Amino acid sequence: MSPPKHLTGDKAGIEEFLSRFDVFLFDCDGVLWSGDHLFDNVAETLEMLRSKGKQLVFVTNNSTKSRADYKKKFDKMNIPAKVEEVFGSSYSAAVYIARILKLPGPKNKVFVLGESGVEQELDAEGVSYIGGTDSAFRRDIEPEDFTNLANGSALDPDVGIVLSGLDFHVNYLKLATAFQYLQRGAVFLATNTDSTLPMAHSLFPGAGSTGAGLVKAIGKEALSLGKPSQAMMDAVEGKFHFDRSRTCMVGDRLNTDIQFGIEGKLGGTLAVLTGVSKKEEFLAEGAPTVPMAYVDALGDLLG
Ligand SMILES: O=C(O)[C@H](O)[C@H](O)COP(=O)(O)O
Ligand SMILES: [Mg+2]
Repeated sequence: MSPPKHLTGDKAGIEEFLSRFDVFLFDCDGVLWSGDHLFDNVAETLEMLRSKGKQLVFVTNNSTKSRADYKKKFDKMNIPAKVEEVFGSSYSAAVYIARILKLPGPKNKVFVLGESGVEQELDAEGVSYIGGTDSAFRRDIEPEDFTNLANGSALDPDVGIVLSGLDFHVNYLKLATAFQYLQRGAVFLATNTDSTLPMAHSLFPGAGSTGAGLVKAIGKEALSLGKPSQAMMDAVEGKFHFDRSRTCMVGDRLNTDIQFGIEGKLGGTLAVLTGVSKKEEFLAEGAPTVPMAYVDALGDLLG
């Protein structure tokens, strides 16, 4: 395998690289921004790609926001984008539950560990749920909770799925409730399992970390519907109908974004060094996941 091409400062190399693709799948956190801090020249770079006739799709594992929320974020950051161009892990999970898993009613209700983005996308797919941002779960567990969870009186008999996403309000009561549903045979799904979340130019526990306690307790991994899951790639391709050989995945994380593109047999992958992964990780001898090319920051594509 040839070493990844460093495109920063290589105008001709950038031109040649961009000419290979008609579609760019863009990761968001760590590539476009860190939280609410937009990286330099992102809007200009996306505009340049659009001016070259490239199709852009925003494929994010951040399940805290819905597609509509992301549209608001793009607008707030003055980045021209359409809601139809966003494909987040909360949408991926909701589509999977509603259109693929399709558990027979009434046991198709979801217990959510996650934020509003998951709830909005489940609503959009007509999937009923409990938990999530419900303030009733934002309290300490009490002695009677153990009894009522154990005897099932505190459980909703229609819950057949536990969906674990990035939850900024995870606590023991929510974990204990989710665990009891899983013990009773609920299907275990995750929007994504990223270990860390790039925010404020630093790293914080990600969805995979806020859900790790449940995985440890129940003794099995959830089926993840976020990158690098190819269920997500199939869903994205099914919606946008692109030629995989003319499509490039752009991301900051090797074990989600770049792996997603490689396993999806896309025409190429481009790593961006403003998020989670460091170049040493993929330049090292025998590195398991190596992008086709990389830039120090997305804006470097302006040449
Ligand atoms: O923990 C998470 O959920 C992820 O770190 C985060 O949200 C990743 O978002 P992405 O980089 O896929 O836009
Ligand atoms: Mg990212």
